Amino acid sequence: MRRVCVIGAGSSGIVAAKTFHERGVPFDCFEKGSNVGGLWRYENDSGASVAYRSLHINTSRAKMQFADFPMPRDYPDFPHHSQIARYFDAYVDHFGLRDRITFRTTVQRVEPLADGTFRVETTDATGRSESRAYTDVVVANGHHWHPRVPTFPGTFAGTALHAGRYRSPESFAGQRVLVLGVGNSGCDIACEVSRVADRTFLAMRHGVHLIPKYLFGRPLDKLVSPWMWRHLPLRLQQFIFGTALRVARGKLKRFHLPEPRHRILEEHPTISSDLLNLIGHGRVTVKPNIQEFTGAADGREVLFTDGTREPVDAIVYATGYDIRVPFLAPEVFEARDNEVRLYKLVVHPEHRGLYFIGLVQPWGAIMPLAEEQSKWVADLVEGKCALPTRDEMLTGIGRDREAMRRRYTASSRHTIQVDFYPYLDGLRKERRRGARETARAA
Ligand SMILES: NC(=O)C1=CN([C@@H]2O[C@H](COP(=O)(O)OP(=O)(O)OC[C@H]3O[C@@H](n4cnc5c(N)ncnc54)[C@H](OP(=O)(O)O)[C@@H]3O)[C@@H](O)[C@H]2O)C=CC1
Repeated sequence: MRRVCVIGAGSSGIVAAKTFHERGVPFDCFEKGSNVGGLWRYENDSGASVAYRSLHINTSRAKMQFADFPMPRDYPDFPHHSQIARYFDAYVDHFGLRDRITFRTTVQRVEPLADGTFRVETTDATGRSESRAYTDVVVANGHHWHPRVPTFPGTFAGTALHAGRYRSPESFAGQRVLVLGVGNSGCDIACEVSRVADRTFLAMRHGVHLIPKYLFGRPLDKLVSPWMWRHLPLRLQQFIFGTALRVARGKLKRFHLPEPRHRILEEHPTISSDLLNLIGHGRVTVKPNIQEFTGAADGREVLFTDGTREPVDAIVYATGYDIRVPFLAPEVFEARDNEVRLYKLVVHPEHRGLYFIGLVQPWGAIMPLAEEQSKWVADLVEGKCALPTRDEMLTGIGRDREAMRRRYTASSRHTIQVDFYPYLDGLRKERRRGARETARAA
């Protein structure tokens, strides 16, 4: 008799739980905080939400919702985090999952046993520990919570915080603020802070193809058809997309932003409709990377790689996140430099029964991918679908990683990068292949 442990009740954990629930597969779901939604629950008492107060998602509502539970029609194209959290609340209530989740319970350790099962140790809110046995474990603990903070020569005497701890701009009023990193957090935070700060600097180690939320009046992800993502050669996609962007936005040089060294679609998208305006208003000043903290200006001077210097009161490191699964021993799973070795970014090739949901970063939203991953994992748990051999999985992992390495620029933010539709299709194909193999063996 199989019994599954789902770890986490964020957007990935709840869809996994829902899939097991509707298929009648026995499972427990443990959530550290007292509610569902993970990152999307502002100030989550799990401590695992990095959402800032003004956060709106940058993939459109139609592209992030679960297939069998549309978002309310009166939601805007790009909902606020509070609306997304409400949507997840409605999802668990609609599918009768709330009672199936054990809240305020932390998974401390997952230990694979010699017989192929797992021992899971938990601690509840009263500090009481428990140990249970499972045939399968689904890890859905999120990958945007452990800050990646770079170091530079010298010491900075001002305020320094990672974007994951940033909530709102008020405390930066009147200050000189440096935001480092030109991902989506860096752009959002620099724009917001610049409205109250004395000066705002946005520093980056390379240029990006800054993409607006709307192109020609439509949310970007609704403008480009799934057919195009699936079937057009990459070079043609790049030509069409790049041309549309140049027409709509103009050259980045015009805004003192460095021209990217890579082509469009070769990086995780940085989406902002505000940044260019705020640069144009003189509210945000673009800088290259930090070289060192010189110690001048009471320990607040920053020397940039172009030789310019600025005294700043605060630095926000919007430099991304490290993948961490603290309840697995490093010999079981460790994402050194964010590299993971999972078949289709889901299945642990050495420990059958250990699965990861939502450990992907798409051009698009994670939720529909987590939904498809959950269906595949449920098939595997139910024995409806066979996996390739260990060696075949290892070969597949190497092949997929190499393809993404060629496709995207080298960066620890691209180690779990996938193309939304090809990845989705790949999961479906693998499900069909595994089901055929099971049927043949029966
Ligand atoms: N509105 C929304 O929906 C939002 C979504 N997000 C999502 O959350 C995830 C995390 O985003 P984010 O927090 O921006 O992190 P990212 O990892 O996406 O971006 C980090 C940025 O910091 C840079 N960086 C990293 N290390 C250094 C360093 N040592 N020196 C200088 N620069 C450095 C990276 O450059 P390099 O590329 O060279 O590594 C990159 O520009 C993404 O999936 C993003 O799309 C985030 C914010 C808002």
